[in-house]
Amino acid sequence: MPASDRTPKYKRILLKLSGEALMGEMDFGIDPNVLDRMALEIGQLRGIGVQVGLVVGGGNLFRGAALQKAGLDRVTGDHMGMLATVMNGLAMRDALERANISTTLMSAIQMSGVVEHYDRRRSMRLLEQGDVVIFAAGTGNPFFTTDSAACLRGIEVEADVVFKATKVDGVYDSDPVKNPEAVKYNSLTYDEVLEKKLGVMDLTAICLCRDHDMPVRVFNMNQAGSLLTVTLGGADGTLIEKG
Ligand SMILES: Nc1ncnc2c1ncn2[C@@H]1O[C@H](COP(=O)(O)OP(=O)(O)OP(=O)(O)O)[C@@H](O)[C@H]1O
Ligand SMILES: O=c1ccn([C@@H]2O[C@H](COP(=O)(O)O)[C@@H](O)[C@H]2O)c(=O)[nH]1
Repeated sequence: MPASDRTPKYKRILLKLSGEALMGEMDFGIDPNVLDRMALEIGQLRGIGVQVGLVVGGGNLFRGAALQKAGLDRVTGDHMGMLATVMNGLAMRDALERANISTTLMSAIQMSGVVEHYDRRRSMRLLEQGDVVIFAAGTGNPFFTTDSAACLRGIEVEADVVFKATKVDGVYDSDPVKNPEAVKYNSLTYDEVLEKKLGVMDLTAICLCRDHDMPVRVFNMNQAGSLLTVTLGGADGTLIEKG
């Protein structure tokens, strides 16, 4: 059955794209092929009427914690990390608009003339009108991550679910990149993620979702079609929700 004949499980989603995954096979930066593929997949969701909010990470460019290890001041490093998410957001908007998908980019840090400032009510109106809305610059504050920003914006704009699209295909009992014996969970409660300290998402983000009952699905963004599958209600990856 074509996707357009199917009813999506979710009306409004908040999709968090890993910055690192935007590198594709490269060591740093943005692979335009990954951007184009993501634009295509997001276009499929718009085609079945799903409203899409997007948060893009910055790990392909800068992370504050890594810059601190290299000797920079942490807050300066975090500012650089947040600016990196704006660069990724600009690239993602460009790819979406080339695919004829109407897109608005908003930043939590004011950057007049480059990108508009985050406004919750305007972002909700734009989502209703069918724009993809990209929320850049994380929360606007140091010491946070874009996972927390994704959960925060998802809760604020009343999304039905947060999708964390990343390089691994779900949450495991230990980091599957480091441990080939790691075992995958199909579902977890927020408390299980917190108790087991499962590192796929930062714990602040999980606490926020637990406190506001926002389900999170973690899945592999490199698997073509996964985004559509999970939006239609498929069980790819791992679902984190209340018990
Ligand atoms: N228990 C776990 N289950 C799954 N993945 C885990 C786990 N612990 C650590 N990870 C790691 O978490 C990573 C997922 O995070 P991701 O790459 O999306 O990073 P991020 O910091 O959220 O995004 P960005 O790349 O934008 O900085 C995986 O690549 C995986 O190696
Ligand atoms: O609210 C936020 C969000 C992000 N940062 C900084 O940006 C980088 C990149 O984000 P990732 O989530 O790691 O992809 C992050 O490491 C922080 O340094 C921030 O300060 N505040």
